[in-house]
Amino acid sequence: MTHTILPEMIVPRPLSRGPASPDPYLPGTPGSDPLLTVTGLTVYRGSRRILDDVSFTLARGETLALVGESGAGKSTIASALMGLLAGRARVTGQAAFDDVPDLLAITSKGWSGLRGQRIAMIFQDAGAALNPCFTVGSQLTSVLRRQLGLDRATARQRAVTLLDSVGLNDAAARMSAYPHQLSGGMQQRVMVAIALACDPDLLFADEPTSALDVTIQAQIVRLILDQTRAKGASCVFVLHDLALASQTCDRIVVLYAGQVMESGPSDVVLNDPRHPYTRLLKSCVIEIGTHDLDPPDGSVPGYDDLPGGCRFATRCPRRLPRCAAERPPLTTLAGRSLACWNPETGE
Ligand SMILES: Nc1ncnc2c1ncn2[C@@H]1O[C@H](COP(=O)(O)OP(=O)(O)OP(=O)(O)O)[C@@H](O)[C@H]1O
Repeated sequence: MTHTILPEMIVPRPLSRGPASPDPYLPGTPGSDPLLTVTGLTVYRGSRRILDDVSFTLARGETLALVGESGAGKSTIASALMGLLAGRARVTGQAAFDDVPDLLAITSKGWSGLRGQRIAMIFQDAGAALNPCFTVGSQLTSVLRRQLGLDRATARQRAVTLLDSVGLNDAAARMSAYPHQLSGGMQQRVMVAIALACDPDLLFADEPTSALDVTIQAQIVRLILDQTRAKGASCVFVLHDLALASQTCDRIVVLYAGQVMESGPSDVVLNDPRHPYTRLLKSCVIEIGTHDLDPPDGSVPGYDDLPGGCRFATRCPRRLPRCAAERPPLTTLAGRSLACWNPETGE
């Protein structure tokens, strides 16, 4: 897996808040203002443990990236936290959100007033998420009327303002366009407008640019970040790309086969990765003008064939005899959380 960082993909983010603090990812850490605290999130599909004891905390106004290879469980985390897991799945753990003690315990009725209002999601493919039979305007105004109880005229006015704020030129005229009449980038802008319509506290963006041309991707990532920051909301981005994540988000959670390997401030994790897997991911990032690096050996094991301890043990260049048998706990090291029996020393 290799990634190329294009200059236009570099989105400035606020400077990190000083030197590495005590680990803000371990639940219960004092000093942060947590909006979402996920503790021990585990998802079973049959006997397969798709997510294994995932824990992290997201502070108010913070942007966090879930990063990892395909199948690592990134989308499953977002879906589980929004009560949208498809198919048969058993979920354990806890996810405290603002004044809601546990999102994982909410029944379908309990989501009313929460999903779409206080927690919203931007999906991978706006073209598939938007209803092809209704105009952009009617889809946006129906959200505003249903969720906020606005009358028709106020909802229309607000919809035009929202479309304008997400960069859709000639917003009033676009209201009567059908999704297929818009480009992929414009469709994703409409999705951002719909997701932000009710001023949510928390936004999930599940690979929101994967269906878009690479030149448009940075614009949409920038738009989502600008909009969420302007509203003081928090955002969880699901991304494949460690480089893009580190350039755009305050913090990173690195996942491998359903387990958290390392998490912490983006600059700390990318500049000085201590988990062998994070270092492996970083080695796959190439920058324009540099030579390509050797691709990493091995591949992610299947969920039916996982070691009982650290799931990365089968592929890890620093594995010890205990690694495959004994799961390393998430502990604090050099300003980040780390689950590793034999971490890298500083670079
Ligand atoms: N509805 C489902 N039924 C059964 N297994 C599923 C279902 N959805 C996801 N999985 C499995 O859960 C694991 C994690 O999938 P998930 O989509 O969360 O990973 P991901 O990191 O988001 O991957 P990608 O980057 O490719 O989207 C995979 O092994 C996947 O096959």
